[in-house]
Amino acid sequence: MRTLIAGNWKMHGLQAQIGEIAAMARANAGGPSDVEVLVCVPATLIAHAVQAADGVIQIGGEDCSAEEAGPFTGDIDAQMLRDAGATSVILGHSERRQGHHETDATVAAKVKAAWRHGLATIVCIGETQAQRHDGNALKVCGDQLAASLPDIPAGACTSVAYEPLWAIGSGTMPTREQIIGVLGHLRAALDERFGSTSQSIRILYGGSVKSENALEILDTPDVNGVLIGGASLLAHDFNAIVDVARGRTPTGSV
Ligand SMILES: O=C[C@H](O)COP(=O)(O)O
Repeated sequence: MRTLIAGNWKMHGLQAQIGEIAAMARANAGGPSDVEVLVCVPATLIAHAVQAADGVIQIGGEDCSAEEAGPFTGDIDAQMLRDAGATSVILGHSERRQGHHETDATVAAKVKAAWRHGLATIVCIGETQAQRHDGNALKVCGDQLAASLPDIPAGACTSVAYEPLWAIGSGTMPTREQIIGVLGHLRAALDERFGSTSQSIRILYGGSVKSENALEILDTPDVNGVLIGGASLLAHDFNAIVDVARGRTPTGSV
């Protein structure tokens, strides 16, 4: 399984920032293929980003509707993302679960819609600080995984991103033992539910990932990649993390 280094621009980015995508692509052109690079951007930028990525890195969306085309003003469906050139979509991010009241069932319906149109999915789960404090992190994450990730049809592709809410954008990282605890629990659940298919499902860690901590995170058991917010906005920062994943000396943007 190739390591996935995925960025999430969230609600950041105008056309003026597309040069960052071009710089990410230039830095990755001709690189070894043991690392897959994906940047998920706002829907308004997907087509521009695909052009700038020049086929070197993949571009994804940050959400999609569970519905197909129809009377849903303001929504964007999976086919539209695919049509714009996206190959993947992030679903169930905590900022959507909290800010847009998305339930596990909503997320599962969106995942199915994405798969129908050939998009790979990154399904996000994670506990709040209070849930961890109460000793419920494993149960919360296990329950979210079970209810947000539908049975996987042949040909569908997904990753699961563990993002503790208290680590997102905070600069606070879980300990290595905490990451091992949750990811081991998730991998065991995936193995039990999906058997050998589980081996095609990457588990990502997300929350305050930077080039300075990327090596330690990527070296943690059961971590198959990272989902990066703030440090994915600038090519200099993002490329440094990709370089860490590739095991070479960071060169920053080119
Ligand atoms: O999707 C990305 C995560 O929310 C992590 O964001 P962050 O790297 O800014 O902490």
